[in-house]
Amino acid sequence: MRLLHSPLFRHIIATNTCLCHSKTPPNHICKQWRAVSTALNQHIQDLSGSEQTLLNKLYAGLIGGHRASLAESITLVETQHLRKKELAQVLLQRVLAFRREQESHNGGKPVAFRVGLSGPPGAGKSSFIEVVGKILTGRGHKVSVLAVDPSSCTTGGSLMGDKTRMTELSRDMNAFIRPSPTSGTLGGVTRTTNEAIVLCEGAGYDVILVETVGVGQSEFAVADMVDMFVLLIPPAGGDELQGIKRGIIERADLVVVTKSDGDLVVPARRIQAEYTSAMKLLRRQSRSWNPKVVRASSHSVEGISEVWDEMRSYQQVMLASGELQGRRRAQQKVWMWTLIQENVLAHFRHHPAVREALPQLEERVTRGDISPGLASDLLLKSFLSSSS
Ligand SMILES: Nc1nc2c(ncn2[C@@H]2O[C@H](COP(=O)(O)OP(=O)(O)OP(=O)(O)O)[C@@H](O)[C@H]2O)c(=O)[nH]1
Repeated sequence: MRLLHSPLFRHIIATNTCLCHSKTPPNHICKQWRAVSTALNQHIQDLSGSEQTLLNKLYAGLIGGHRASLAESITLVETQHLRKKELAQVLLQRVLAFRREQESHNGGKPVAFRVGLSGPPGAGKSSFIEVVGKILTGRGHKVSVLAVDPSSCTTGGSLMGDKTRMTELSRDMNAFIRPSPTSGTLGGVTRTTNEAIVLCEGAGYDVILVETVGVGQSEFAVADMVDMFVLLIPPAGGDELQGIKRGIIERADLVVVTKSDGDLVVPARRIQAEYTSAMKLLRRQSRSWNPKVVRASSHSVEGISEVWDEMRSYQQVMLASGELQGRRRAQQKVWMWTLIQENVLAHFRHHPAVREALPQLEERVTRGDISPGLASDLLLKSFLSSSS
């Protein structure tokens, strides 16, 4: 029996079709959805009884806001196991349908606010998240903190996960902290983080903080998955700040100069002034929001509430102008293409014809016998001729 006939899959179709009908969409939208459903049906074999039980249990627990179910669901999307990956997609599809329903009750607007936080090592990110997180849970928000650790992708080590971080927040029942997956490519980690965001939102978390350290490409990956991107800069000068890439400053919707307390207030003010004038010269990213540079201290808590107020006004302005929703739509496409690139490249690399020809061609390219362009053309040719 194919998945199409399984109760769970019928539920997915029913949930989506009913949402589809509730807005009386044009015929072609329904046709497209039917095509997607058929593709999903072909993609996933029928679920066994135990798989259905597992998914039903996870879904109910997740929607009920149980942290253990959320943690287990994220583990499912992080898995490398092929079958479990398929189960994760079925679960995600259900959670997405649930979220769309919530959004339709919210006037079509996203219910959760996704904020990316980045900065050089030691900038004070975890201290900042701990303090902001506690303030937010104190005000009745449910906060989840996800991490994207670039070092886990290259060395299998960790820039962020090894030490105990955010000890108080991790004990807070209205907070959920999930460290970065410990291995995989940046694309893989990005995918699972994107999916973890969806799961956290399904579990009722209305503020999602995605933290990364300002090394490699992870900052750009995070900027592409959030509503607002915040850069945290320590009040140090010279060399320490040179590591901050111009490209990422351009992506910042807000810059927070951290540790603005005691002797560090003076350098923090100087950095604030420098960044304020530098940012005036940068290309504007939004027509409704001007990025700001503010100072805060996690130790004295001075300025922290104001930072959150800035974040909220950003959210309100961007929602009102529709830019936030537009960003999310564009991000979905970027995310899809990143996954396509990664999958296609992996398929290419593992293809028998490519694997056979590769060592010799690499050797000839490094010797300078043939150009890299010719080698790639030849590889592509052998890939295509043996794929057709
Ligand atoms: N004076 C002062 N020090 C701070 C403040 N926030 C953090 N620090 C100190 O800065 C150091 C780094 O803080 P973390 O919060 O661990 O910084 P991080 O950016 O998360 O660091 P990584 O985990 O290495 O990426 C610690 O020694 C903190 O005590 C602050 O508001 N004022």
